[in-house]
Amino acid sequence: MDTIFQYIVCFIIALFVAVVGNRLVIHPLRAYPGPLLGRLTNGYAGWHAIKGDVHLMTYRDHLKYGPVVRQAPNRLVFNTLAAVQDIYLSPLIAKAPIYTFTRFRGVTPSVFTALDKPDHRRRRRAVGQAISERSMRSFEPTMLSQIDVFLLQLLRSCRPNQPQVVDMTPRCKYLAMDIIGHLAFGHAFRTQTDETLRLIPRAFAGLNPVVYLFMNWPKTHRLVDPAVQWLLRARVGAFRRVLAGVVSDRMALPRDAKHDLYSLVATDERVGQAQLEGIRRSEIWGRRVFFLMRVCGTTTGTAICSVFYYLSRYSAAYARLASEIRTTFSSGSEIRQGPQLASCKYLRAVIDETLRICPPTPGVMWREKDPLSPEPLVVDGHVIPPGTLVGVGTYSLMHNPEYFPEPFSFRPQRWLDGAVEEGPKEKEARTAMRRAFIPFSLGDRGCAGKAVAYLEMSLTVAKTLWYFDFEKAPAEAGDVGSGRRGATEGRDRPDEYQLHDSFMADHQGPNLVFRARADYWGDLIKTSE
Ligand code: HEM
Repeated sequence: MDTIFQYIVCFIIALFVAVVGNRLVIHPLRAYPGPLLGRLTNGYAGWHAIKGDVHLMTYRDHLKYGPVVRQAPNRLVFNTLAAVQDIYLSPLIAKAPIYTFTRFRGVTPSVFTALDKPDHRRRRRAVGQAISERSMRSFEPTMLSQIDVFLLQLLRSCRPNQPQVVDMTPRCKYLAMDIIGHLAFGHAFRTQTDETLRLIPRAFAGLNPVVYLFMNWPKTHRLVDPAVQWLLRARVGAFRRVLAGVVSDRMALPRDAKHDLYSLVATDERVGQAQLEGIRRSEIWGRRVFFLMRVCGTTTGTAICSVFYYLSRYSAAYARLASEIRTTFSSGSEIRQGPQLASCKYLRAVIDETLRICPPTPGVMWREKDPLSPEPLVVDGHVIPPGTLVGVGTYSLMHNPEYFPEPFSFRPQRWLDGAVEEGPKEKEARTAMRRAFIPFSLGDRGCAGKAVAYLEMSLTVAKTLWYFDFEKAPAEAGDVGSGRRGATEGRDRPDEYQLHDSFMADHQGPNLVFRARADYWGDLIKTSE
């Protein structure tokens, strides 16, 4: 018995030595610097995925180890503009297989998770129709009606002597979810006003951290996924029933009854199945729409919430933006897509600065060399061995002082052209800054919904500033969502909105207090009637 035990111990030690030896001495990435734990195991990133601070871990690792870090045995993360170009704009690159973990029940891919390039192109074309700028013109009235619901909720919080504190995280999440519900399903989820319908955003909030753990530490999937499925079986069942009900309600209506993803794709189907290149209607519904709600709703909600956070902290930015909105428009109903909104340059600068300082997907968008491409992949001068995942940390790059001086200061004016007289050096720096702005990622796997996101953010922020003044809530309530002095590194900046990185960020607060401006609210009530 003793001998068998000794054999087992020896075997485990030998295995351990072999794995460690391989990863540190023989592995093709052995020469790259990085944290010892990260070079040995995906557990390093997995642990930070559980903590929700992969973005901070990446930022810190770059400070310590330089612009290229071996963050996991088979992963290299970069922090340079050259790497952005070489990775996200390269035709040799494909999305990393770890994205399959983000699939709903692991089955058929969506536009977001499709790995095969021709398959992805088909899916992207179909989704692209629903969220193109042209299509948004027809969708704008629906979007505006949801923003009015949001504004009316804020109005309700304005009590003359005792204003209510509004927690912006749920407000912005529900707004974004309701808008995307209309865009995808033509369905009014009414999460803004009806507590019972908040099942879907809650399901996403629970799901994202688990999926992120699998993406960072794939081996945990086998062990953890069955347990998660079992623990969440009741919720998943309820979630699927809601989704199935919504799908069948929409399919019962005529195709053109609403301006949504279904109506656009269904029109294509009428032209012929061949043009849809094999994508079935039910498949489009189940996968794409689920994806749209999860990715598009969550990210835009975060972006809007973050804008409110920074405006409530930076009074000069607040004053300048309020003045721009209030002098450009003469009524709340005038605020809509068009040249007037486009002329609000400071609004765009505030949004861009928020997306830079607080990116809704703050981690690393992992890619690998397309397995079908024969050429070697070279990133920022490094020849990348096959099987290596490469990426750039979104938060890290957009806090790299080489491209963004004073990266932790909220400075919308950095986005305004011609603010100061520029020589060739300054112009070069400005070009580099713009190219390092990657909240939507880049290339053919970059965000397809950028136009929707900008429209939604611009309308919501502009309309809120038209009808209201706001400030952070008094006392401790006002600090919710901020960093805290003495907290762990990266969580200790009091004026930084804290993101919990679960691929799509989660957050708390800000808690704000709103005051209705004069009697403009009468116009708001009239519009919503
Ligand atoms: C501020 C809000 C948003 C941000 C910051 C954002 C960011 C991103 C990022 C970084 C990606 C690439 C993900 C990756 O490579 O893993 C992405 C993909 C995507 N986003 Fe967004 N997004 C936002 C809003 C939206 C909205 C509102 C929609 C749709 C209405 C949308 C549709 C998509 C689609 C379809 C993809 C997949 C593209 C592909 O793989 O071809 N996004 N988004």
